[in-house]
This record gives sequence, structure tokens and C-alpha cells, in this order.
Amino acid sequence: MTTGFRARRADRARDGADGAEPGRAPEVLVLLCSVGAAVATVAQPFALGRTLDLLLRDGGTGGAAGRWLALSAALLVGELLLDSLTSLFTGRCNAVWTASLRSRAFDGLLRAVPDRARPFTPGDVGTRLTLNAADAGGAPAARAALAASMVTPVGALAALAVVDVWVAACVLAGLPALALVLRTFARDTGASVAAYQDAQSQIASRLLEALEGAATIAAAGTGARERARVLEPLTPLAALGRHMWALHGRALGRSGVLVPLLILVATAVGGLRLASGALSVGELLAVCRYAQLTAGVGGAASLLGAVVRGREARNRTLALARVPALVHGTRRLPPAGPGELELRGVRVVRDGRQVLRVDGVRVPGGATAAVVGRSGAGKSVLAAVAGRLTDPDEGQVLLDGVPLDRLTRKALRTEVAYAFERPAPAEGTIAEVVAAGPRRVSPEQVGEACRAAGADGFVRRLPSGYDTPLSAAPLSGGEYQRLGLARAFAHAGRLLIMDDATSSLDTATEHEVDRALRHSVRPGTRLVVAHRPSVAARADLVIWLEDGGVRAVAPHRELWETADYRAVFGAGGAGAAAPGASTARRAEPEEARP
Ligand SMILES: Nc1ncnc2c1ncn2[C@@H]1O[C@H](COP(=O)(O)OP(=O)(O)OP(=O)(O)O)[C@@H](O)[C@H]1O
Repeated sequence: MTTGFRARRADRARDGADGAEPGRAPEVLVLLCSVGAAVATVAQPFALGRTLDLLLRDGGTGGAAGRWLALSAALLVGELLLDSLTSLFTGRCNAVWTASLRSRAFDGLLRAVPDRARPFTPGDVGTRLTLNAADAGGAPAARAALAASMVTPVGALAALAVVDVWVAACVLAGLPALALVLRTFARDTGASVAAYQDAQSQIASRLLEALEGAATIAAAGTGARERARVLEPLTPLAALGRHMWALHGRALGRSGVLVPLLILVATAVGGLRLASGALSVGELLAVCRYAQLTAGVGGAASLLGAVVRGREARNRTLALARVPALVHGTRRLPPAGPGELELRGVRVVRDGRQVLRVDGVRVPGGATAAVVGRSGAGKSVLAAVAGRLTDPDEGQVLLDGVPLDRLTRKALRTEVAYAFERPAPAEGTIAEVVAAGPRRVSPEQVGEACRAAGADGFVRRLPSGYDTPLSAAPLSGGEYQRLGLARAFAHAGRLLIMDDATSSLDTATEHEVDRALRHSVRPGTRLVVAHRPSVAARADLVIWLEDGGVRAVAPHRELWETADYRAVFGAGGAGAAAPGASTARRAEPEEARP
């Protein structure tokens, strides 16, 4: 018990750190209304019993019977009103809590170190933010209703003891069995609920993966296999569902036998007490009703189920809020710094494996550095570390001499811009999407950035031009990529990192974009992940990665002398032709050669 309490307190303390919880007011209102309704329910049999006794004694002529009858009616109306208010406040409480849990989970996800959020697939995140958040949001009201639901049986038992202690003793003797049924139900359901929610998440994740790869699946004709893969968790899900229904049914069945039995015994004892003259007819009526209400404790099973489900769902939803966040510092960058980038003793470990080791690499301010290497060499990890999308496990990355983790969030995000291979979909018109970001960007600057990224032409051809909603714009992969570039150009600070951001562009467009980048975009340092030798050739220096380490840092023309370097671009392996020789020329047109 103490351990459970401590665990709950620790949970609350940890959750508190995730963000503000909504006030307790909605929950308290549910509790007050439910308790009020329960009190009215408990008072009714007593009032009705007194009314009946007075009517039988006075034949309905006394004023007292009328007053008791009016009280009974008032209690009934009060109970109905309070029940309605309980429903109203329950809806409000559920909505407030669900919204709060969703916001906290979502904020946590946005604050998180992107790499740490990677284990949560989009489908899993969707399930946690929708189904799980709704279940978790319903728990506080269910908890209040569960607490209030104890008022009726406890109150009824107390009232029963006042009316007749013998009948109360009989009912009390049967209660431990009912409590045991409830406890077993709560314990057994907990584990199944967690596994059930996990299986739901798996189906959602697989479905989203399948939707993303729909074209590949259609082309490969593997639809049936994919369908089987997506629905694979359905079998354990169905088994878990059946198991939970069985648990529910068993709990209801057991309480369904125990409850009538208790009522029967109470009625029989009450009847004997009436026969012996210890109870009046009205009191017998009250006794029977109180026995019913006391045994109604079994009805708490469904509320208990909602509380258990909500607890598991809350853990799943708030797991998103607990993903480690990027903590920012308080320093600013020196004004008008050139954007010099330096990596000192940087080491990145993923899944226990070193995936990047870079020491003493410096990109002078205003220079363009190409990052090249075979697939899996660590280029994207380097790009992520260079702009602090993730922190290295060891070492430091400095921009104009300031470690990135000491910078304020604003300084970091205004001075370091990113463009990716696949820009994230965004809401709004094209102009709004390009303008969205840390800097204030005017419509003229949006146009300039789009021209530099080679996007202006196709944007103008859209029905509403720059005012076309992005979601309604039929864009090719390359066009979409160019909008991502335009956004990065519009917000370019002293460091611009392009991670495979021109991979879908044809060579001529890429060349134009490169020229515009030099002349029309705010000058600064560029770090460009490159797969084409043409890009490396135009850079001031190349950081050549191999198996997560730096093989060399030098201009492209020098590195091209090395056969291994040419092999990175598929331009012949070791022992291939010298620079400018036919193999290299065949592999890449004119501009590829130094
Ligand atoms: N979050 C992660 N968890 C485990 N391994 C990771 C993670 N991120 C990267 N890696 C591993 O680090 C290595 C480098 O990955 P990275 O994405 O930087 O390669 P890359 O050079 O950009 O490759 P490509 O050209 O194919 O995009 C890979 O072996 C990759 O599997």
C-alpha cells in the first residue's frame, strides 16, 4: 500500500515536471455532484419508509406524512438533477484532461531531441495522442465517480445499521466476498489493458508504414502480404479483448450471484424481524432498499475498469512528454560573426555503436563544406550534430566559438537553418509555409527565396499562385524539395545545413540553385551533404567520412586523386583512372571533374 502510494506520488511529481496539469475543479465538481446524488439516493428509502409508516398509522390524514412525502419527492428530483450535472461535468472534465494530456505529450515531442523521439513511430504517436489520451482523459472523472460510488453502499450500510443492526450485520458479512471480486478484476485487467493498447499501436504503426510505401507495395504486388503484416497484431488484440470481456463477465457474474443472495438474506432476516415486531412495514421497505444499495458496490466494476484503463493510457500518453528535451543555454552569438563551425572531439553513439567520430574539423566562416561518404558513413548524423538537432555523446560543436548547447534556443534557430531531402508537410498557403520560421519574412523575401530555389516558376503556374494551400498543390518530389529549400533560404542565418536537400533536382536545376545560393541568399557558412561529385567540386572543402570517422578534409580536386574517394561516387574503385580520365568522365559530366 505504502509502496503504491509512493509510486503514485513519484508519478505525480514526474508528471508535474512535464507541464501544468489542469486544475482539480472539474474533477471536484464531478465528485460533489456524484456525492450529492448518492446522498439523495441513500436518504430516499428512509424518507419513503417514514412516509409509508405515517400513512399506515394516520391513514393519510396527518400533516407529517405529507411533509415526508414532499421530502421524498424533493430527494428524487434532487437526485435526477445532480445526476444530470454529473454527466455535464464529466464531459467537461474528460475534455479538459484529454486536451491537457495531448498538449503536454505533443509539446514534449516537439521539445524532444529528435533522435530520442525516433523509437515512437508515427502510428504509435497517433494512437497515443488520440485513443490513449482520450482513455487517460476519462480517468479523473471515473476516479471521482468511483469514490462517490462508495458513498451509496457505505451510507446505505450505515443507514441500515441505524434501522436494524441485525440485517446490517448480515449484509456486512457478505461484503468481503464482493470486495474480493472487485480486487481480482482490477488486478487481472491491468496487465491485459497495457498489452491491448500496445497491440492497437502496432496496427496503427504498420498501417501508416504501408500507406507510406503504397506505391512500392502496388508495384511489387505484395498487397496481400502487407495486409497480413498490418493485421498480424489483430490476433493477439482479439484474444486480449476476449480475455478482458471474460474478466468483466466473470466479475459481473460473480457479483450477479452474490448481490441477489445478499438481498435475499437481508429481506429474509428483515421479514423475521417484522414478524417479531422489531421492524415496522416502512422500516422493512427501507431495509430491503438499503440492502440493495449496499450490494450495489459490485456496480463499481465498470468504473474501476475505466480507472485502470486510464492509468495505463496515461503512462503511454505521457511517455511522449518524457522524451529527453534539448536544453538550451543562455549565450548569444558574437554579432556579425562569420559563421565558423568547429567540431572538437565529437563522438556520437547509437544503440551502443559509435556512428560518428570527428575531431578538430573546422569550416571557416563563409565557406561551403561538402560532407561526402558512402551510405551509412555518418553524413546525416554529422549534419544533425552540426546544427544541434541532436547532441553528441562526447565533444563540442562550436559556432563562432560558442558551443551550440550554450546558445539560447532563439539564437540557435535564427542562425542555423536546415533543408532536408523530404521537407515536413505543413499547413497553410505556399507563401505562409515558406515564410514560417524564426525570422520575419516579407512577401518579397518569400518570392526571392523561391526564385533562388527554382520554385517561383511552378508556384506561379498554380491556380492561386503563392496563395495556393500547400495541401492542395499537386507537387512532384523535386518541386516539394525546392519549396523546402526556399524555406531554408528565406531563413538562412550564418550557418545553412543542407542534408541531401537537392537529391531530387536534375543537374541543371541543382547548378542554378547553387549559383543562386551563392549570390541571392544571405551569405554564410554552408554544410552540404552531397552524393554527387559536382556538388563536392563546387564546395571550398570536402569532409570525407568513412565508417563514421573522418577519412580526410581537403578540397575536392585533391581528394579526387584518391581512387577510394572516386569510388564513393561510383566513379571507379581503387585503381581506377586518374582525375579527368575516361572512367571519371563517363561517371559524371564535365562539372564533376575538378
Ligand atoms: N537513431 C539511430 N539509431 C541507431 N543507429 C543510427 C541512428 N541514427 C543513425 N544510425 C546509424 O548511424 C550510421 C550513419 O547514419 P547516417 O544516417 O548518418 O548515414 P548517411 O551517411 O547519411 O547515409 P545515407 O547516405 O544512406 O543517408 C548508420 O549506420 C545508421 O544506421
